[in-house]
Amino acid sequence: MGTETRHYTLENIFRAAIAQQKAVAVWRLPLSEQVQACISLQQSYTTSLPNLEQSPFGFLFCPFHTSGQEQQLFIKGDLCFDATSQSITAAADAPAAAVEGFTEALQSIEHASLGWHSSDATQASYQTEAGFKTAVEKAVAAITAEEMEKVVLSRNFSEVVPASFSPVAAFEQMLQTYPNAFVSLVSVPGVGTWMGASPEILVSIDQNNIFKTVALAGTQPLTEDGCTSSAIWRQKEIEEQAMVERYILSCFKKLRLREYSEIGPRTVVAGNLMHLRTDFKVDTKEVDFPTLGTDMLHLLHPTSAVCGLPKEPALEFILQHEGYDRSYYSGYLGPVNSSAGTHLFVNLRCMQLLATDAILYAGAGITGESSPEKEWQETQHKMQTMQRVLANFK
Ligand SMILES: C=C(O[C@H]1C=CC=C(C(=O)O)[C@@H]1O)C(=O)O
Repeated sequence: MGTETRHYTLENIFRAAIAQQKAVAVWRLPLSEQVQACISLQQSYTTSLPNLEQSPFGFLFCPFHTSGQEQQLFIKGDLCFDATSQSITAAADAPAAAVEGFTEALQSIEHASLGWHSSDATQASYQTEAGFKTAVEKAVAAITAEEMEKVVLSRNFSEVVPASFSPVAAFEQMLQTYPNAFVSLVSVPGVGTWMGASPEILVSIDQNNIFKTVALAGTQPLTEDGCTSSAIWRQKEIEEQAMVERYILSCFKKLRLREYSEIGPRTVVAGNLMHLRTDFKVDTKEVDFPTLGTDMLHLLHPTSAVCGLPKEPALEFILQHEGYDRSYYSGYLGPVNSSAGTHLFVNLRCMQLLATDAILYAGAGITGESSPEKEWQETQHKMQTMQRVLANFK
């Protein structure tokens, strides 16, 4: 690894990546101060089913529907930026000429405009309020008819991006507003730009080989005093979250893993909302299971917190009735083999930046007790996470 002694800001790095047509990912883990970014100098970003343990350092960005039209992407960490030291480091196998080209571009970047990569895809489809509510009614009927136990239905919504909007300034504001979220900004040529503040770990393996995942579900607005202890949960939310928990346990069972710790469910805060969360932890060294991260990733995605239970009929229902393309919403993203380990999160509370509009996404878990109006309101509340970010620039 070679280290440049010059100092750069996150804005310099992001501007250079956009000007040089490179893929860039910027992130901050929950409750951490460290902001990191990686830039790929490769020609292609597509990847097959990820093998986390064998992977070089980089950033995974995968869609909800892995056999749909969007590709699974890997932004290889040819260049790694650390915002604290403001330094940039090149990977030993990074193409030397491209590293030089990028470093040169960084010197003259002050005057480049701060845009973002936009998607090559044709016009996005949108879900209407009536369409969403009809889909909820159909889902409740299918659940009552025992075709499935739970399905997560979602929708999207477009807002104009304010003229003064800057993705880097927005990212920096999100760091303050959402300290316990995984905050990210991903921009890939031809694919587009996404940002979000996710409350949900999918798979994480830290430097000590500790595996973690969570069962997150059940939503209510933040209580007036902001205290988790004053939350009161209805049976509907308790059952909805218990289903996610049961699914994770069934994955452990499939892998014949018996030694795990389970804490919860506890009430947690996510921006303007509260959820129920159970934390699962496994010491992969102690149980001698080095591939647990990859194995669980393949079994978990898409989890019953974004798809449903059982997985297959729920996925089928979503593809048939949701009425729009989720794209990378409710897929997963995060750093792989970084200095802090591998940390993949579900792509929730996110938006996609188009040239002049942003598409916001949100979903809600539907069970037999769901009411279309309440589920619609829940998606409205979830969308506020990104609406607040846009509103800062109005
Ligand atoms: C599907 C979303 O949230 C999931 C995560 C937490 C709570 C959820 C719920 O209460 O329905 C969802 O399962 C979303 O934010 O779009």
